[in-house]
Amino acid sequence: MNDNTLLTLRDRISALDLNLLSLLAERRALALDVARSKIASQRPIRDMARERELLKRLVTEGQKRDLDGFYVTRLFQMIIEDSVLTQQALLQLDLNHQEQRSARVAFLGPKGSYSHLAARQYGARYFEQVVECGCQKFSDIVQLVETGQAEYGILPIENSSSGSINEVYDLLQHTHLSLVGEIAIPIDHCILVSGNTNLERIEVIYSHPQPFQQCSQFLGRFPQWQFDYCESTAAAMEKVAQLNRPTVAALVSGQGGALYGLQVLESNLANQQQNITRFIVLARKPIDVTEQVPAKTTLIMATGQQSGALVEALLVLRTHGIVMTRLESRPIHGNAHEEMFYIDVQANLRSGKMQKALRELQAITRSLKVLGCYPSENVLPVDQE
Ligand SMILES: C=C(O[C@@H]1C=C(C(=O)O)C=C[C@H]1O)C(=O)O
Repeated sequence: MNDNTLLTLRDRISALDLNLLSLLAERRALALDVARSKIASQRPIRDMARERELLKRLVTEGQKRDLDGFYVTRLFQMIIEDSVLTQQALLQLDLNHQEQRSARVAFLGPKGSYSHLAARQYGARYFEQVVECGCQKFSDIVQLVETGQAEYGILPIENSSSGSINEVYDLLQHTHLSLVGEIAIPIDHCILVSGNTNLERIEVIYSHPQPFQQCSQFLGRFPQWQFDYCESTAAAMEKVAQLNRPTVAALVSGQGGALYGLQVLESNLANQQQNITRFIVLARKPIDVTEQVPAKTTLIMATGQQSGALVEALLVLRTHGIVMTRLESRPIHGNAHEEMFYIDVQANLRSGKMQKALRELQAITRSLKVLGCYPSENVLPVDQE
């Protein structure tokens, strides 16, 4: 194949990709119209039966066109997830009478950090314009929102492979801010380079200790590589972009690297395939969550020291059929013998069962605070039969 043929074929692919994008945008606009009709009809946002039927038909149609069923399913699950979350956001904005089109969002780190990606994802879903406020410490994020210099603060709370982020839990104990959202970001560590090179030519890899640790199996295949530890993955990207040499690379997020003009050489390098970080969104005022979307409520409570106090509290949840999705404990500052418990439940704060449970918990705990109720962003795909 000569170069001209290749260029022509690539032009056709590029044009076709633009058409795909237009179709995706058109589909999203239709989903928003569906959401508007659901505001009027009060129907739940998700309709599993419709999704199942839709996917089944697409798999069959895909097979007629020689497209593998697994590929078609994965692709459309992603499209449906976006559709559901976009609809959820519209209902939430409508319910909370949020007319504001732009917001200031505070997050940790310079551009390209995973927190930055989370902030962008949240901002894009809810606002037309986002003013990004990169901070140096978690406590600065909380402070910016508390003092009204930002409307929202994004904080990582847990990672599927390395666990809870204690510093963030501790900050939640002392703030009056409310939890108004959550975002799950898949962490995809990649080898990024500044130009034309290959794995054999690389001599030095820049990254933060966490990605080095999470990708140890892949890195073990290249004993000649020298590791250079940076204070953040964003700093690693900056370094590689600055050096601009074929012998250096960064082990960081592919998406973030695009902001530094870096290219992906290898992707999906973590030892553990599912590597997800969950972020929480903080704001000055709590929000109301429509019953048309799945909601989560986060509580923070201190129980007395008598034996079985925590069990008793959890039994209250069970009595009311409330599912707990997370339980975390942290020491209470200045009180060596007691613990503060953080509980995530799958329930809307306005529901009767949650209100009853809260009243009962109030009576048996030493302190109880609702950190917030927010739409759950965990859109589990429908099971395929
Ligand atoms: C668009 C709708 O809302 C949701 C999203 C769907 C989609 O994107 O295809 C399908 C069903 C619902 O879970 C709908 O109800 O039709």
